[in-house]
Amino acid sequence: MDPSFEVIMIIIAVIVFHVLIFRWLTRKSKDIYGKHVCITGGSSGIGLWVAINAAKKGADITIVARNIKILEKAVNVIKENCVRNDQRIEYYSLDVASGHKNIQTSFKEIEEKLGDIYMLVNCAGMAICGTIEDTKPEDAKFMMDLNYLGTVYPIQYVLPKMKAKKDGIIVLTSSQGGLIGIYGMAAYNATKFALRGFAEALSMETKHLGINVTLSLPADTDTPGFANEQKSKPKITQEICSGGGLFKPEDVGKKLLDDALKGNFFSIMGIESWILTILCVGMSPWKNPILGFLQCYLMGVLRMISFGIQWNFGRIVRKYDKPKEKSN
Ligand SMILES: NC(=O)C1=CN([C@@H]2O[C@H](COP(=O)(O)OP(=O)(O)OC[C@H]3O[C@@H](n4cnc5c(N)ncnc54)[C@H](OP(=O)(O)O)[C@@H]3O)[C@@H](O)[C@H]2O)C=CC1
Ligand SMILES: CCCCCCCCCCCCCCCC(=O)[C@@H](N)CO
Repeated sequence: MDPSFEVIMIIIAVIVFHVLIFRWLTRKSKDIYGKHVCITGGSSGIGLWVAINAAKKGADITIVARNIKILEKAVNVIKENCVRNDQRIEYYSLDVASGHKNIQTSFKEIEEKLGDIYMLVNCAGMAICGTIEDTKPEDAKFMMDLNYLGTVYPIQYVLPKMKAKKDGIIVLTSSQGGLIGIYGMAAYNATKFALRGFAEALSMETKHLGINVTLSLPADTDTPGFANEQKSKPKITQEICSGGGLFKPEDVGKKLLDDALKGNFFSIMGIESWILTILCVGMSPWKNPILGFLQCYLMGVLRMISFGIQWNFGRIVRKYDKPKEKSN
């Protein structure tokens, strides 16, 4: 090859890289001051902390969940964090696993109170753990209806208006368990993997229209939901998941909101989650060009480390999951 051709190519690559970094560093965050933010699962755990942080930023908020008493309590907590005199915090009792039609009518009512939804945060979700043969068919279906369809249907409601306005923010809450399948979590994993595929397509359908799509991938987070799932979680599952760390819902909720306003596709906390997400990145629209560049170099080394991690997972499984011995 002609050496001057090589030099030109390198110069072009360097220029493109700098333009990308400049665009990334000067990108504008979206603002939710005075806008309507609707949070499913906003009465507890991660969703509640998203609501508290949105209140601090001056948003009008509707939290959606089933239990009215808990919703009322949460509204009072959120109100303590308001920054505007006329800021409105409402709740709406709805089972997001109750099907497309019910969600459409309910969301219409939600918008009648506080106006069109500018930001939709889907946090309602649940994990029921157990090995595949121990998973009740109704639990597998329930988690798909709640975690997956309970996110898809609200998005289908808000999307047409957001597209028409060429503005808006949508958050889907998956999990680190939406990147790797884990012993004792198969049915749950499937619902969270599904959300990732959906979010990637959603991002591709809406990016050119100025809509932010964020996929939150929390590791274990210390919430009422987590305390509850621990009761039924196999020991093996607990030990494998503990490798991802245990986070505070206040930190996860704040990070989720900040990432969504910035338009980051992934919202992640903790070094273990970063490593796992880079390993599983596939062709996700990870927008940070500096990280994208770094990933090109890190991927091979991390894959090498992952063999060790996988070996360790196998060791944990073999430690507890011994074949039943014949009793004479
Ligand atoms: N905590 C963790 O370790 C992790 C959690 N996640 C995900 O984050 C999300 C939030 O979890 P977390 O904060 O721990 O959960 P919590 O159990 O603390 O809160 C769940 C919220 O969702 C609501 N909810 C549950 N079922 C329904 C339903 N059918 N319809 C409407 N609302 C519902 C609950 O209210 P109510 O029961 O009154 O309806 C509550 O407000 C979930 O999607 C979870 O899968 C992901 C990774 C890790
Ligand atoms: C140095 C390399 C580090 C890589 C280690 C990888 C460890 C695997 C962590 C898997 C965590 C899965 C958490 C799922 C949480 C969840 O979704 C439930 N709590 C639902 O509520």
